[in-house]
Amino acid sequence: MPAKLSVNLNAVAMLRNRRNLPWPSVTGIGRLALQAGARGLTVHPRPDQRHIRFSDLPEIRNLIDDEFPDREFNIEGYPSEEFLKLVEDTEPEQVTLVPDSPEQNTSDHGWSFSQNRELLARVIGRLKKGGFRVSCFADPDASLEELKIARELGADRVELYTGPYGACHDDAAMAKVELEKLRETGLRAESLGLEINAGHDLTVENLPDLVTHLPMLAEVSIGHALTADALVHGISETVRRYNKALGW
Ligand SMILES: CC(=O)[C@@H](O)[C@H](O)COP(=O)(O)O
Ligand SMILES: NCC(=O)COP(=O)(O)O
Repeated sequence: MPAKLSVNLNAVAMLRNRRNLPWPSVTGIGRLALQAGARGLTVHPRPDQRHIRFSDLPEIRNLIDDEFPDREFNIEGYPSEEFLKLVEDTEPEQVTLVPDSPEQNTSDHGWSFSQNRELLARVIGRLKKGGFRVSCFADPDASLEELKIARELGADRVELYTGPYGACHDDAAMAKVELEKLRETGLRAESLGLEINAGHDLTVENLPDLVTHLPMLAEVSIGHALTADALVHGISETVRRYNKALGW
C-alpha cells in the first residue's frame, strides 16, 4: 500500500493568525483536504502558538470523529508537560515526539535517543499507557544503535527527517546521496520492527523518488509545500496531486 498522506495545517494556521479573524479556517481547510483523500491531519503546536493554537485541537479532533472516523490525527511536538496534557486531552491516533527547543524556527534534526533515554522512556511509557501510537523524529542517517534504543524505549514508529533531502531540490546528485541515506536508515529501522514515517520539506516533485527508495513508508506529513501549492491549484486538487505522487 502506498504511504498515507497526512496534511500538516501549521502553515494554514500561520496565515489565519496574521489577523484577529477566523479565516482561513484551519478546520475548514482540513475538511477539504480529507474530502479530497488525505488520510489524516497533522499539527505541530509550538509553545508560543505562532501557528496552531491550542484551541484549534478540539475542533480538529471533532472534525475527524464526526465526519471522517477512519482518518487519523497526528500531533507533533516537544514533550513538555503542557504538550503532553494537550495530547491527553485531544486523544490523537498518533503522537510524534520532536526534539525542538521553544525558540527553534522549525524542526531541523531528529532525537539523539542515547542522550535523551530517560526523558523518552518516561514520556513514551506515559503515552503508550494512554493508548497512543508513538512516533519519534529521527535523523536521516540514524545509526542502528540509536534506532535500537528508540525501539527498546517503546516507540512504534520513527519519522525520518527529510529536510536535507528537500534542500537538494536543484541538485540531483546530492538528492541521490540523501535518498540512499534515507533508504539505508529506513531498512535499519524496519529490521528492528519499527514502522516508518517521513516528513519535512517534502514536495509533489520530490515525493516519487522518496517513495521509490522507501517503499516501506507508512505515512508522510506535508505542510509547507502543500500549502504553497494549494494557493495555486486549490487545496482539493493539491491533495489529489500529492496522493498521485505517492502512488494512490
Ligand atoms: C517535525 C516536522 O518536521 C514538522 O512538524 C515541521 O517542523 C512543521 O513545523 P513548522 O510548521 O512549525 O515548521
Ligand atoms: N512532520 C513534517 C510535517 O508535518 C510537515 O513538514 P513541512 O512539509 O511543513 O516541512
